[in-house]
Amino acid sequence: MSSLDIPGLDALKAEVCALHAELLRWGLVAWTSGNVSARVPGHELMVIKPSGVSYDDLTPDKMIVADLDGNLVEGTLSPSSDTAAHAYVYRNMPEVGGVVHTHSPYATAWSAVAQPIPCAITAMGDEFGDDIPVGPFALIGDDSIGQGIVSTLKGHRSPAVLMRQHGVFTIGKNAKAAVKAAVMCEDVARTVHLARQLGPVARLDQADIDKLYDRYQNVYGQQAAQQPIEPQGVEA
Ligand SMILES: O=C(CO)[C@@H](O)[C@H](O)COP(=O)(O)O
Repeated sequence: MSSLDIPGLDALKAEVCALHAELLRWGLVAWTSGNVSARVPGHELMVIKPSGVSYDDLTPDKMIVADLDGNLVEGTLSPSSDTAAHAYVYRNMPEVGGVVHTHSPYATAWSAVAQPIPCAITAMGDEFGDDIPVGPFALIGDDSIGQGIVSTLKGHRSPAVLMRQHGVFTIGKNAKAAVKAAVMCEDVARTVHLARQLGPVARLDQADIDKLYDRYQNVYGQQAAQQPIEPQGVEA
């Protein structure tokens, strides 16, 4: 149980912990790669997993609380290698409540060749509303990755970025939405890759992408439970 007097923090740790199992369930991670974090609503804090701990051994009490400069606030284990990157995203994109990182194989293959995934199928228009962009190469450990995520995704509809020669980072209104974006990113990365083996792949018309995105974000499913993040303006 958390020693911080923050209502809902224990539940958020349990949620972030449980979402790591989703990365395994959907085949997005190998061994201990990948991580999920969530902003602590109303506080300059985030919850993220510890570094390099087997997913089978993750428990809510092992989750780390860090501030939005990436400093450890609560937890006995070393924080995720990507803590500073996630923190940078929360600092610079106030609309974001969850961040996910994976090395899911098809999407990471696109990142390895630094090619955006063209918006060629309706599922991409729905979830991403555009091509899935490539972000810059950045070394792991400080907030360089975060800077690359923010500079690529700020003002972009896509909640996913392919960080060059590294892997996928996704954002969402909350951690579950960011996990969903990571699942969908891998799905479309595989489908568009397979399509390219069969022949040339054409991007959908922008007008159709706009209609698909609008319908999926505003009409599809149970709208009370589905709240997309609105792209915010690019920093001057
Ligand atoms: O991308 C990398 C390392 O290449 C890391 O993101 C790991 O994949 C996960 O690190 P931890 O969250 O376990 O520190």
